Amino acid sequence: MALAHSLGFPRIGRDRELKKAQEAFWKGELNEAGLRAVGSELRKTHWDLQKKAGIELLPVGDFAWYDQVLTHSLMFGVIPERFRPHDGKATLQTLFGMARGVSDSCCGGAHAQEMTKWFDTNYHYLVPEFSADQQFQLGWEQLFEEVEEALALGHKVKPVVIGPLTYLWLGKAKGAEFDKLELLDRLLPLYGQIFQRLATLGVEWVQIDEPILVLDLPQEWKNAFERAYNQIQRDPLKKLLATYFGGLEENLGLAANLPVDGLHIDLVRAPEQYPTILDRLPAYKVLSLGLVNGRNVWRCDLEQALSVLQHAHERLGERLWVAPSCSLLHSPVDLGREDKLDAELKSWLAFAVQKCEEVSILARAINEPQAAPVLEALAQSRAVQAARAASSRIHKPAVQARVAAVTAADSQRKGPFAKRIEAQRNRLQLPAFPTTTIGSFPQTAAIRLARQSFKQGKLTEAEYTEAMHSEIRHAVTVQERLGLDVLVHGEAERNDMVEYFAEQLDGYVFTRFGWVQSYGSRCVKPAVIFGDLSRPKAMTVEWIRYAQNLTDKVMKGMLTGPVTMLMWSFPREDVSREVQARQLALAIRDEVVDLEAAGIKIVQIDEAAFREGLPLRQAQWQHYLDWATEVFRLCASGVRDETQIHTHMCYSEFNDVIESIAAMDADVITIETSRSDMELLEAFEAFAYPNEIGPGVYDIHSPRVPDASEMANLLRKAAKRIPAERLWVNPDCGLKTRGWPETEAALVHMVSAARQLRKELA
Ligand SMILES: Nc1nc2c(c(=O)[nH]1)N[C@@H](CNc1ccc(C(=O)N[C@@H](CCC(=O)N[C@@H](CCC(=O)N[C@@H](CCC(=O)O)C(=O)O)C(=O)O)C(=O)O)cc1)CN2
Ligand code: MET
Ligand SMILES: [Zn+2]
Repeated sequence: MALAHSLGFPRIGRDRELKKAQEAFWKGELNEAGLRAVGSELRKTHWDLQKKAGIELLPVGDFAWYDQVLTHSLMFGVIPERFRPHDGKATLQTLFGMARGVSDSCCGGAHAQEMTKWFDTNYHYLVPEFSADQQFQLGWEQLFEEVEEALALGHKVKPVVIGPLTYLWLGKAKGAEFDKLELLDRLLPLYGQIFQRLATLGVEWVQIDEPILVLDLPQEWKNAFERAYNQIQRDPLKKLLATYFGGLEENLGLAANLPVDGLHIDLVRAPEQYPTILDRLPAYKVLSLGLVNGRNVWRCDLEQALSVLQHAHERLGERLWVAPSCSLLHSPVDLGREDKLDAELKSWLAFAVQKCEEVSILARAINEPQAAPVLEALAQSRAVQAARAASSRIHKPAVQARVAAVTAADSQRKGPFAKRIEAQRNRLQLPAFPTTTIGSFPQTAAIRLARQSFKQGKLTEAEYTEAMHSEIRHAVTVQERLGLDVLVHGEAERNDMVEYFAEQLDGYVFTRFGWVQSYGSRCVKPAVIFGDLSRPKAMTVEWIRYAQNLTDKVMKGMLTGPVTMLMWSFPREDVSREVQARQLALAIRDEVVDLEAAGIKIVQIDEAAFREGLPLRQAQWQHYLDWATEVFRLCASGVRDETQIHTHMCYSEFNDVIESIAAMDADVITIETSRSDMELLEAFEAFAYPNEIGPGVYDIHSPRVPDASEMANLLRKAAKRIPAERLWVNPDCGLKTRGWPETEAALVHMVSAARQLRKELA
């Protein structure tokens, strides 16, 4: 027998019910009981969907009001001083305060916890903050309540918790410098308490996620795994240790031998772990094989997966489980909803619900190999694989020929930076500390409504264009009034910085309901790359030209770079990431050249996901960095020296990649730095980064409006590290999630801070 289980299901709901309820709650339009009711309805629906799809052990603990790491911080009582409730009892208000910051007119409020990328995904978690004297105590009942809720519904459940080592790894030591591992012994007893309580509820299996086992771990952390799990084993629950997003490699022996009852491995990302694992796994353990890709939307090649499974079954018998490779948090919910998708393409795809069905049919293929549904599913899968392989929609000889004809010279600007910047300065005539923004202005409800009406045919194209033009006019007027130096058009016409371009490129298909959580209530709808990519016609030129014609100031053209397009889409699996990025680069290069021809003097090519594309294992870094920098240069190098190329990156830990960022050779890079108090500039200083830099002077994730003096102080700090003549002044990132009032207020302060610095350094 093989058992079908799942590591986690998306919590947002098919219609983003959770997002809508969260936002209504924050606005005061929904009360707590209403919000809780939506949560429990969603959990019920998701368990039902998974059970119906054939999942035998249902995950509990995958639901979160904002983020699963944050839920753990509450569960462990890891609540920073500034959020601690007076009576010590954390509430939903505490949780949302930690996630979103608290504004308080009298004392400046409390800034939100830092948010960062969850491994190499586009999901963001809230970074736990540890103090040297950190105490842990159980203080949040959610997991137990949800287990009881599921049991009451008659489900067989497997609670999911983040393991102690991964939880500590993800957090940050605050205040005095100390080693986070010192906290382990204090944290471990809580796991014992949690497991005791789960056992009392009648739970048999618990899933402990330790995805850091697929990283290059320092020796002390490896040792800590043995110590921790030896201590944890002393309780009655059966434990499945889950690893995902990569291979265990040198940690395979360690993971296989920890005193737990089962191990889950990701065979999609790291198929080479099989069959080695069979020889290393103790004979009493369950092995869970992650064979259905939780990170992409392609239908599983069932025959291929089954061949591994059959082999494993001969060795493991009853000890074999089947699952998606990782939690389905990263997958859209239900393909069934896609009523407008091209039928052929649709037949190639699977979302979370369908992935559960795939897992279940794989298990059934072991248990009842001759059952009619099994044979039918296998035949269908075979047909889909064959149809895709032979489809003429995928392979475009012209695109491939163009990629093949690229020469080294194509990814070099004509002149060196020193020469270019002189030409650019002469042409642009900007003051010292030039001010600009990152591209987007508030995506108001009115903008979204207009776009929705246009899509539903309630607005004509001309009416929609006029609505967007009116937004652009507004953005330009505001920027002129505020006295910004380099203007942007505001991106009102873009649903998302990646999807907008994907919709206009050949080789992409996009969905109507394929939403995936990015952070909190914010979702993205990644488009799907199915074939060779090309640009049938200019994508942004008319909008930017319209904006430029409204003003005498310089209007920055705004594009998304090839690596970010790729990282925030669902990629093909039949060709490498590098090949897809090169095709994207050529399409974007044509757009850059078209913008230049339309008289645009500055073009920004966002590479927000550059750092996120870095492989989890260091051994693979250089290869990635080589092609990622090269494709950026390929798209940026079609223009004359006097055309200024900007790039933008957020959430980036630059130390590791600074050399490559310099190799991208953008004339100006704007980065997120305000929350790290300009510390991120250390890398730029240490490396003597040669080009211009705009370190973000305020955090755009919070509605809080910092004073001009706060921003001026940050700029002074920046000027200590970077020569003043190479500094720009801008926010951390785009302003689309903000409202107009706080945006204008903050930009007034930003412009005044820049003026202050000009005076001081004149
Ligand atoms: N792809 C991507 N990844 C990214 C970022 C990014 O900008 N894009 N930024 C970083 C942070 N992540 C973010 C992710 C999403 C959003 C965001 O604002 N998402 C919007 C959706 C954006 C969108 O696609 N909007 C569409 C659809 C809007 C919509 O919900 N329409 C309503 C109808 C209109 C209404 O009543 O509001 C509906 O379909 O029901 C549009 O504008 O057309 C949201 O969740 O609210 C922000 C940051 C990192 N990763
Ligand atoms: N140009 C984009 C914007 O301003 C860059 C965002 S990076 C996540 O929204
Ligand atoms: Zn950004």
